[in-house]
Amino acid sequence: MSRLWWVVPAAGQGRRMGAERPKQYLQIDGRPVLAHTLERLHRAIPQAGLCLCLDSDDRWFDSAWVPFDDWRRVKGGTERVDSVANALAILAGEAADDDLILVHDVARPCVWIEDLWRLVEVLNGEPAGALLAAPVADTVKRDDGHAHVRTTVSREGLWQALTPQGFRYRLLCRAFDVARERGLAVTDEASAVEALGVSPRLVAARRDNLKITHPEDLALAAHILATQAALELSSIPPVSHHRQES
Ligand SMILES: Nc1ccn([C@@H]2O[C@H](COP(=O)(O)OP(=O)(O)OP(=O)(O)O)[C@@H](O)[C@H]2O)c(=O)n1
Ligand SMILES: C[C@](O)(CO)[C@H](O)COP(=O)(O)O
Repeated sequence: MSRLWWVVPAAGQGRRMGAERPKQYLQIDGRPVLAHTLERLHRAIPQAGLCLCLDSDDRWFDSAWVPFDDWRRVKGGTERVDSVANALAILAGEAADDDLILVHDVARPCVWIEDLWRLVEVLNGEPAGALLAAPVADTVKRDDGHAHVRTTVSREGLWQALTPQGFRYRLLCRAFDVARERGLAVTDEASAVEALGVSPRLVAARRDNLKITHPEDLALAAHILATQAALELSSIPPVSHHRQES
């Protein structure tokens, strides 16, 4: 039976966030973003293995934040794609060709567990792989290079790519090899697979799966996590009086 592996790129510097530390170590409700993200992935699929990509000079990381039994630290690369490629290389001795690799940005702590389960369900019957995504909701403009509108772009059929993005190990390795050979810019795993002529499936996901990128995103993520926690609590059935009294 095939196994499932989380690959979590967490070696970024958070330059757009401009904080005193990489954004994955900024606190939400007393815990770093990285701990929130890993906890959510673990709650969804606790038996999965984890490759956590960290910068070699990372002085913030604490292994106490990793809830997985089976995990390995992977050296981060220059770009996100290089960090993920290092994880694929580390898995060479361990992962089977048909194992599922789910790549998820550490900067997305708000992904819904139900969306994770739905993605895995889709992946079980989808050889082309799949990614969480959201249809573009705003009107889209292309600029003229000088902050004026050149044109309005039709949003018909346009999606925002989110993570996780999941692929069979063999397919993803091949896609990364070919992208490297051709010198393609790979900003997500799907774009490498698309370059092989394969069309990954888009799985519509909740749009509060925010990637913490800019300073204002941290408060937004904190609010989303608090709202999600309250929703979870309100969906737990109340303890019956009978039970309390007996
Ligand atoms: N060399 C890199 C660059 C990015 N990432 C990870 O890839 C994800 C998406 O990247 P992004 O949001 O761009 O994060 P940063 O690179 O940290 O941000 P910035 O581009 O603003 O510096 C993040 O989880 C980040 O930690 C990584 O593992 N290795
Ligand atoms: C992979 C990704 O999250 C898809 O939206 C995104 O492309 C990664 O962020 P970056 O800013 O492009 O590194």
